[in-house]
Amino acid sequence: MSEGAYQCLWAASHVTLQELLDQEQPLLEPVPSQDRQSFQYKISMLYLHYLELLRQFDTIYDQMVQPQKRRLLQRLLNGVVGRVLELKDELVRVDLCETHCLDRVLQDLKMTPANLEVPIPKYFQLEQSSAVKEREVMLAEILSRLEPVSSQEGFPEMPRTEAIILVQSAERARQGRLRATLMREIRKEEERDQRIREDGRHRFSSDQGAVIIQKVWKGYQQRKRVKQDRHTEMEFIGMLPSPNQTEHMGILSQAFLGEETRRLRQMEKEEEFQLAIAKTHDSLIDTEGPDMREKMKDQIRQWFIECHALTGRFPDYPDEALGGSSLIFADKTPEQVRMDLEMQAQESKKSKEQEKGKDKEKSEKKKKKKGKEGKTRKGEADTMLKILPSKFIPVINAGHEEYINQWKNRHESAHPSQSFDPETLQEEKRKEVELEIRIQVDELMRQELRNLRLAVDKEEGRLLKTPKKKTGKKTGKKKKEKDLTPDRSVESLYEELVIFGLLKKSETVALKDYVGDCLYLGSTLSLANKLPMPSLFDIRQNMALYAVLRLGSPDIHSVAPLIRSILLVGPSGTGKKMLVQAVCTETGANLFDLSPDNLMGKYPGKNGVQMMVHMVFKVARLLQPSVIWIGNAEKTFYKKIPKEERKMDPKRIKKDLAKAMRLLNPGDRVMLIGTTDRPQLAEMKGLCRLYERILFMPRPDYASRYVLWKHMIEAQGAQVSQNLDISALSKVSDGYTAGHILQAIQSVVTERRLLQLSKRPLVASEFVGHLAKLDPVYREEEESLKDWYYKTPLGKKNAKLSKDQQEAEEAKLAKEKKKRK
Ligand SMILES: Nc1ncnc2c1ncn2[C@@H]1O[C@H](COP(=O)(O)OP(=O)(O)OP(=O)(O)O)[C@@H](O)[C@H]1O
Repeated sequence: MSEGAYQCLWAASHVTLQELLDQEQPLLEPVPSQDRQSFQYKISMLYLHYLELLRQFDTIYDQMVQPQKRRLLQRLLNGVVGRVLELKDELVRVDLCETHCLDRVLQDLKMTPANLEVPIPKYFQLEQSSAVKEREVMLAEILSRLEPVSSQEGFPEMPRTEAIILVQSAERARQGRLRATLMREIRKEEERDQRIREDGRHRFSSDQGAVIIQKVWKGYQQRKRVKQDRHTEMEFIGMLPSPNQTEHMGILSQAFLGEETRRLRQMEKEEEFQLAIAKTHDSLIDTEGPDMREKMKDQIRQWFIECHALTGRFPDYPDEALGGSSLIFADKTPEQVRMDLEMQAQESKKSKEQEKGKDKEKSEKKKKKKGKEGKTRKGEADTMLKILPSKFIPVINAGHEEYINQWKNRHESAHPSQSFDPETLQEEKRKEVELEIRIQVDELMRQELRNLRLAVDKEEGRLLKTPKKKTGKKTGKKKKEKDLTPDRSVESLYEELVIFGLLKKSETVALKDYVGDCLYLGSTLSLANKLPMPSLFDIRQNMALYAVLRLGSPDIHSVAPLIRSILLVGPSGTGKKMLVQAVCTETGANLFDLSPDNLMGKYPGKNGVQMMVHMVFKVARLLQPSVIWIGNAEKTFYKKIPKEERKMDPKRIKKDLAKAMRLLNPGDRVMLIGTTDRPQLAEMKGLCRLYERILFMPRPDYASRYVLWKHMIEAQGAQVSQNLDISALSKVSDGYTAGHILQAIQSVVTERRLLQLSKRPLVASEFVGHLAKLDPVYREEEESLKDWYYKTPLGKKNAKLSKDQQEAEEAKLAKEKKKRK
């Protein structure tokens, strides 16, 4: 696509954005809970539109070359991502469920399930900071130092004679098999000859012979023609991939090349822009700086004189924290400024006095308040649904306005090379330079004011500064974390964690490799009062929303609703570990492994655990983004520790972990992800308190199994031909997880089998035998996991909601019946 095309897309995105911003205001009005469905519908619409916008801004930001536009686009992109996250939270609050059936909304908006996919901004990976890359190198270097030991352990050496015997016996077996097949064929030939000799030859006339040959030939030809027609028909209706795949691939690679070229141009233009920033700054300081300085001084002096003439004394100089002298010229008269400053001083005095009094009253009031307000507010909140005010809308609004004022009506022919715009740059830099100079001028003028007071008013001891804002109190309330390793560098802590196996290299897995289709009949199921199970597609979207989008950008994390931890619950093989690794790959996060099995024998004792948790969280925070993974998360909260695991003491990190998690604030891009397949063994309260979100991962449904079979066979290097009935395979593999399916495929599609594919295509029956050897997820196991999930806080709320809704419906029906009578 050309620059013009991206420009058009940008303009179109802002038209949509304007429409969305207009729809935001009405949603802030509270809605009675009876209208839950229409409220949910409205939020879902907005959510889907923002998702679409996110996709567009991501494409434009990825390909636009002009550096100033890209800066604005990044702000807009982050704003839209943040809004999507906020709307997702709203959906959870309204639905009281982690997954939502948006099929009806999709249909109304004429969208496809592909529009539900949460796009991960490409810049997360492309613009990963150099620090992240350096860290990867550092980890690889430490691991390579450790490797020789493990590789020696992994492969025990075999004595030479033993190896020769092994090779010889394998070779003899091969020769034996060959000879046996040869002998079998010779024997068969002999038997056939003997049978012909015994039967005697059947004689055909020449006409009979001709008819037989014609029959066979015509049949063969017709079958061939029908097969060909069927193939072209299937190709035509898009049921088969077109034969010219190479052409298709060529077009794709050409497009990819084009995108890469634009990215290279982006870098060139960015470098140019960085140079220009430094140059403009210096030239502004040299050319306009002295004038600015003098003008400011004159203005401030004038203010001194006017104030003195009006009030009889010189004013107090505004504090630096309040913006220094810029406060004076914010369209206010000297009198107003003096009043403001005095008011501030008085207010701070008052508030001090009030605070003392308040402390006493507080405890009494608290008790009363809790009783009264708690009841009324709770009652209201229960009956009214309302969207929370957004923190990202102001950001989006500001970006939207900037686009309209600066870029919308600009004729691009003025900047054909897509270089930066010097005028805009100068304007921006002028403001910055003005601020810098003002700080210097303020320093000088403060001194001048002091001298003036001495000379004119003969005042000496008066305070020049207005009282400072209290900043320490609020932060002082929160407990500060003690640094247990103040004298150690991050690098040394990092190395220690790698050596102890607490920091691991994560496998490279993209989130899109977690394949799975969505639930197409979700709304129909919920209408029939059947709680739909989350599909694999839902799980992937939730991981993108809760983990990847939050960890990927510091700007988004610090403003978006905070989520510190996720628990993935599902039977073995449903891809829990894979998702953890995908989050690390997509965001470039460190992977810390705090699984109880991994901690066995490491950092013993109470102090040891404290130190270990401290080190993990310190490194995780300093080298963010980070993922802290706890496999078999139920073990940390065991109701009763099994005898064989007592030695491991799996619960020892429980307290320190909870403490460390509480200290994570917005902006600390650290996420705890727990995985478990037996959550029933853990105490519910503790587990649900530590993990803020719980995602239930059931076994895949038919649609997901279909795409899993297809994707995994292709990933193994085999082409899925018409001979392979994927539908049948999906049907018979009900109850098996993605892990099972992968195992079956790996045992069938071996290298040897791949070589035979041209002569002997794959068929469904080959997989069935291998699948049958594996244990599926039994209904009892799944039911017990479901039961557990319904006992979680969100599960309980959801159950209550559906019960209430059912009761309300029944009451309505009963009323209608009465009326009819
Ligand atoms: N949806 C999926 N798409 C592609 N591959 C998948 C999917 N789900 C699982 N897999 C594959 O299945 C295998 C098993 O997955 P994984 O080990 O992540 O499961 P798990 O739930 O963590 O299992 P366990 O509870 O036994 O540790 C992995 O190789 C993974 O790549």
